[in-house]
Amino acid sequence: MTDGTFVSPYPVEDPQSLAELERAQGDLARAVGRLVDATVRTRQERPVLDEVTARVDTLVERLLEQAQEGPLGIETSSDGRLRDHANPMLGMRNPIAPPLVMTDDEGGVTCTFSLGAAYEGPPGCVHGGFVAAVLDQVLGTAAARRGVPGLTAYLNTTYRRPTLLGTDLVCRGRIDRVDGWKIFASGEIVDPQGEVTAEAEALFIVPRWAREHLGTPTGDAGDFAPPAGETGVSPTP
Ligand SMILES: CCCCCCCC/C=C\CCCCCCCC(=O)SCCNC(=O)CCNC(=O)[C@H](O)C(C)(C)COP(=O)(O)OP(=O)(O)OC[C@H]1O[C@@H](n2cnc3c(N)ncnc32)[C@H](O)[C@@H]1OP(=O)(O)O
Repeated sequence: MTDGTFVSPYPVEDPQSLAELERAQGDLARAVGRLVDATVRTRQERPVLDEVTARVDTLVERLLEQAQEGPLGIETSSDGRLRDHANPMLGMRNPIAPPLVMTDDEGGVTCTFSLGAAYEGPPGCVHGGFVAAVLDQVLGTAAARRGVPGLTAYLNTTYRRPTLLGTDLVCRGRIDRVDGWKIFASGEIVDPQGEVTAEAEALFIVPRWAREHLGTPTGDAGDFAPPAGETGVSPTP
């Protein structure tokens, strides 16, 4: 959803100012992302660590002087699309988002990414939970491309070989089958040698509470009849 699959029903008052704010939020997230990486890898001694900790605490206080109470949820972006900026996989405002960059292709969605020291599980390898998180996001995005924003009902992940940190990885996701509000998807992560490191089969379901806003599926191809009096959520043209 972060890449703006859905048009927002709420107009933005001043898109240009919002775009500038988004740029600054993105810059902050990237800087803090480097801080996270440096925090994991630094070999500095105690006095330097103490000094940096004090400085970081001061910066945290500064940011919290004006901050959202609780999580961000979904917001309308400067381009008029709905985005979840806090998403830990591709959220523009989240420093731990790798970030995953998605491109649409004929069969679904392709994402190229690389994960650093902050994502380490077994030595030199991506933590299995993050491997699953990447697959969840990519398969979920492929499912959402049908205009159906589903939640993961299950994600069955098979780890075939270690997924290495610091390598250029590709994750592909595709829809296998649509059955009403249920979207069955599958995908895999492939390493630079072309070997599949992990693969997953998943089911995404449009939750009951969201169905009334989306209308009724009119077939198994992701077509919707909007509910009476509503335009529904518009998928990407
Ligand atoms: C204005 C609209 C806005 C919408 C916004 C939506 C947000 C989407 C956002 C962004 C998309 C981009 C991609 C994101 C990627 C990352 C995704 C995640 O990380 S998701 C977080 C982890 N997942 C959860 O927290 C789910 C927790 N579970 C639930 O909420 C429910 O169990 C849910 C939604 C999965 C289903 O519950 P029910 O009450 O809505 O639907 P019931 O009626 O129970 O089931 C419908 C059908 O599905 C089957 N079903 C349900 N669960 C199943 C399961 N685990 N396995 C197999 N079938 C299952 C049922 O048997 C039923 O089938 P029969 O229609 O009778 O044929």
